[in-house]
Amino acid sequence: MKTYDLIIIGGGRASNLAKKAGNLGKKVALIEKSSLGGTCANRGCVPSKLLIAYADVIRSIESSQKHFISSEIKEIDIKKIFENNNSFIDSVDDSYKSKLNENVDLYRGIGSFISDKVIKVNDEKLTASKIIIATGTKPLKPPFENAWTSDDIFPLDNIPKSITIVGSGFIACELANVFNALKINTTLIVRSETLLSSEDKQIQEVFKEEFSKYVNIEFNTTIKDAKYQESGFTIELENKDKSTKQHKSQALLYAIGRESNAKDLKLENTSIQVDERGFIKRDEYFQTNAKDVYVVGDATGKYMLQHAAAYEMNHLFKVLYEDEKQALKFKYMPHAVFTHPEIASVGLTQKQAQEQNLDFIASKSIWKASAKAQGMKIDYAFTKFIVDKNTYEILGCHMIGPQSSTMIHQVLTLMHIDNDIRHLKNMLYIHPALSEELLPAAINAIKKIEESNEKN
Ligand SMILES: Cc1cc2nc3c(=O)[nH]c(=O)nc-3n(C[C@H](O)[C@H](O)[C@H](O)COP(=O)(O)OP(=O)(O)OC[C@H]3O[C@@H](n4cnc5c(N)ncnc54)[C@H](O)[C@@H]3O)c2cc1C
Ligand SMILES: NC(=O)c1ccc[n+]([C@@H]2O[C@H](COP(=O)([O-])OP(=O)(O)OC[C@H]3O[C@@H](n4cnc5c(N)ncnc54)[C@H](O)[C@@H]3O)[C@@H](O)[C@H]2O)c1
Repeated sequence: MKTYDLIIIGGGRASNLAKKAGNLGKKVALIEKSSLGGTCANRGCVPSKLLIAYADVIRSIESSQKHFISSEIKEIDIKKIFENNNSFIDSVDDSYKSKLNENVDLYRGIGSFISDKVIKVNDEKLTASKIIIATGTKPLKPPFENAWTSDDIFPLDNIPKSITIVGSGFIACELANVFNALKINTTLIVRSETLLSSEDKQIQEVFKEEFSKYVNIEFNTTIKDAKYQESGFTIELENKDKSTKQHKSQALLYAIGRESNAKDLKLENTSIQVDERGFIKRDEYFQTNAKDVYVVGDATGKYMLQHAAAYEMNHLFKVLYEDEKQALKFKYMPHAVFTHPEIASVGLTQKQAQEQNLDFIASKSIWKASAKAQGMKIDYAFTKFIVDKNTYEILGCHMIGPQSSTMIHQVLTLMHIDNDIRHLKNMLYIHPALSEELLPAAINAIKKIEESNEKN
């Protein structure tokens, strides 16, 4: 049996942990069953956002008429676009591998537990004083044969002429936007009446209205049956009112959520426990029920965001090797949905604030103050603040509009350092930058607080 200082199972974001521990001189075993870099780099955030960048250019050209510029897209070379994306994916494993120093032994295979402290990979047994589980998640399996998940399009060699996507979350909406922009005949199948149901209600409503202008969406619809032949799928759609219709599509992709990879770990041989969804339980220092065995990132099923995984892993490194005594407490968790329109959000929605019986105001401010916003010639973009009426603390901020994912960072900085919305009113803005939109939004929220406090 080989003995290490640290064993890491799962070489996604945790490759970085292996690298850092190796640089410290620790003997590390990194076990990865697939390509280093994990979901985000190989089949998630990065390749999807590279595709979204093409979609953004197309959307921009297509909307030129509202700027009194007529333009025409002569050709979209989707073959080149996907070749480019595929070649990025091809480069990921080598790029991650090249960053590991000689202290890191890389094992290619499925890691599993023989006992709390003994790991099996291929035919080898390994042990270490510390073990980290960072095994991420996988897409829920589609109910029909030959249907895809997002894993099947990264890389994508046979580009379909038409695609039907099932789901209404982040992945379904981001991918429907891409395929539709690339002029691949795209249909989104949504079982309810809402898209992105975890967003604030007002954001959901505007998103639905705008997104439906581009993408063909069948709401209140499920797939009753899907038969695959060489030319593609013949799909029977069923509406909530029980009416059915036939729909043909070359490709069928399910984006209905993700599940834990814990089954492969043979946790039944250990004292490590999982929750009712199969995700691994831990304490506030990331430790599982087994001493010195830790779990981080998507494997906990908590946030399923790369920035959350990265933040947790940095903190765990400090706990293990830099004598960090504080537990990591996320004060807030931001996210963005890179669709058209773009959404960014942090903290509580209005509904959540109501459910928690908080004393708050909600304010909605349309982006129209700055010349930069006016120049974009859109009328739907807005910022919504949920603010504590007594402390002026920002409880939530939600944006929909171009560059929302960038704009929200100003709010995040404030929330991180000294969370008081009055700073946004008092600070100096560059005129007429898009960020200046936060000034009237903050003034509006503060006015609402003062009016409400005057009434009481
Ligand atoms: C299409 C898509 C788009 C996304 N876009 C975004 C985005 O824009 N922004 C964002 O913040 N997040 C995004 N995410 C989520 C993001 O990819 C994840 O939050 C992130 O990858 C989590 O990192 P992780 O290291 O915890 O897990 P992973 O990256 O999933 O890494 C886990 C690794 O463990 C390996 N593994 C699993 N079990 C074993 C085993 N038993 N033995 C050996 N190896 C094993 C896997 O092969 C994998 O490489 C997206 C996800 C998808 C699917
Ligand atoms: N921009 C980003 O940060 C980004 C982008 C993509 C993915 N992600 C991460 O990946 C995770 C997974 O994404 P996802 O879109 O697969 O999951 P999700 O949980 O966001 O959405 C799944 C959707 O599928 C619907 N659904 C579930 N079962 C269904 C069924 N049988 N038929 C029809 N619809 C069904 C649900 O109602 C839900 O709306 C996200 O939670 C997110 O954390 C993040």
